Amino acid sequence: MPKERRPVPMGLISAEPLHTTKSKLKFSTKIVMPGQSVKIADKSKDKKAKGAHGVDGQQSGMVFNKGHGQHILKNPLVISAIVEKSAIKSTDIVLEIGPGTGNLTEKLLLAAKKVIAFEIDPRMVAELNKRFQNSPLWSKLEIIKGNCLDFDFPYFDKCVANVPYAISSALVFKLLKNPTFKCAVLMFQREFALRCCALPGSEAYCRLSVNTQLLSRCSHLMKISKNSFNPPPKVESSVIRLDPKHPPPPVDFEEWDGLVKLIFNRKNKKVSSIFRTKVTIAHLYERFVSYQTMEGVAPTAIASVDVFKELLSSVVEDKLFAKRGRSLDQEDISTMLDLFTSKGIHFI
Ligand SMILES: C[S@@+](CC[C@H](N)C(=O)[O-])C[C@H]1O[C@@H](n2cnc3c(N)ncnc32)[C@H](O)[C@@H]1O
Repeated sequence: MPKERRPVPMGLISAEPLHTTKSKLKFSTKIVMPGQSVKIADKSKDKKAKGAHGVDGQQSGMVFNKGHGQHILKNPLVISAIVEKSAIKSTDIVLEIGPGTGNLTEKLLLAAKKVIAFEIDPRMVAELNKRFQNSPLWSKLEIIKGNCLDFDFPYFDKCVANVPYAISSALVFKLLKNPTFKCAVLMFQREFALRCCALPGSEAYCRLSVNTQLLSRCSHLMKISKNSFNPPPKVESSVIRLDPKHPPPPVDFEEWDGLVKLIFNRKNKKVSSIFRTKVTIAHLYERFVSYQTMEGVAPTAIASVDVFKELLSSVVEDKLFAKRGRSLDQEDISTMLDLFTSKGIHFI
């Protein structure tokens, strides 16, 4: 069995894959002391390992599909930390998006009652079958083939996933708009993660922050380095936790988002000035007319655009609208929305 000695930087925790038998793939995890080197067993040429699915896809020679955001988590310490932070109970049903070759899935299966995993790539589904079908964990795993965004999610308690970054936003809102679950612990591109959790007044605070925090409590759990993945992504990553609000806030999300979009397109401007621009007035007047029509108001009785402008001005003269979008908190936005809707002004 060929072995190699590699020097490891002082104080680092080595997390190299140790490929064992056909379906059991393990990692060696050792604290390396200053000046020490670590032995890394390389069984890639071992006959027994031939044909085995690699924990990071290397053994099977799989070419990763960048379009599917395939960056396999290869660092067992990160995987353990994600599972630990998820505080999974033995009675929990876990939803995993994009199990890939199953490194995180395996730990989730050990902790949970059941794992329901959506995987878009049939090659990954084949890897998962190979990895788990002869294992006692198999009975706890349900793999759903396809794009997770095309399905209604089944009941689950927790969602834990190293998310394909291209679907980050769509996934967050798909989850939070149907908040029957307890929490989600999700790996995202660092920038996206920080925007979800950003507070009013901070640089990263934006429409995504406002909307995520309307529907959940959001906390940044840990930063993950590029080297924890194979292949390493170009961007940094972070794990965050979302605890959906129970019960959900009593707002029409689409109306809320329409207002937030208008404000945060120009978050450094005073909110009142946004509602004085021609384009915003024209857009809101069009919405106003269609609502009035739907409510059965005769066309001749619908307010003219000039009357509508006065109505709009009467709302935005409230001192709340002297603030800039970047500093508005949830309560401010909620009050603004109430003021608008009480006057029949809508955003969708
Ligand atoms: C970042 S990798 C994570 C793999 C694995 N969970 C891990 O941590 O090693 C993302 C995985 O999601 C899958 N995927 C990408 N888009 C998807 C979608 N829309 N629905 C379901 N799975 C998807 C990819 O094929 C890939 O296996």
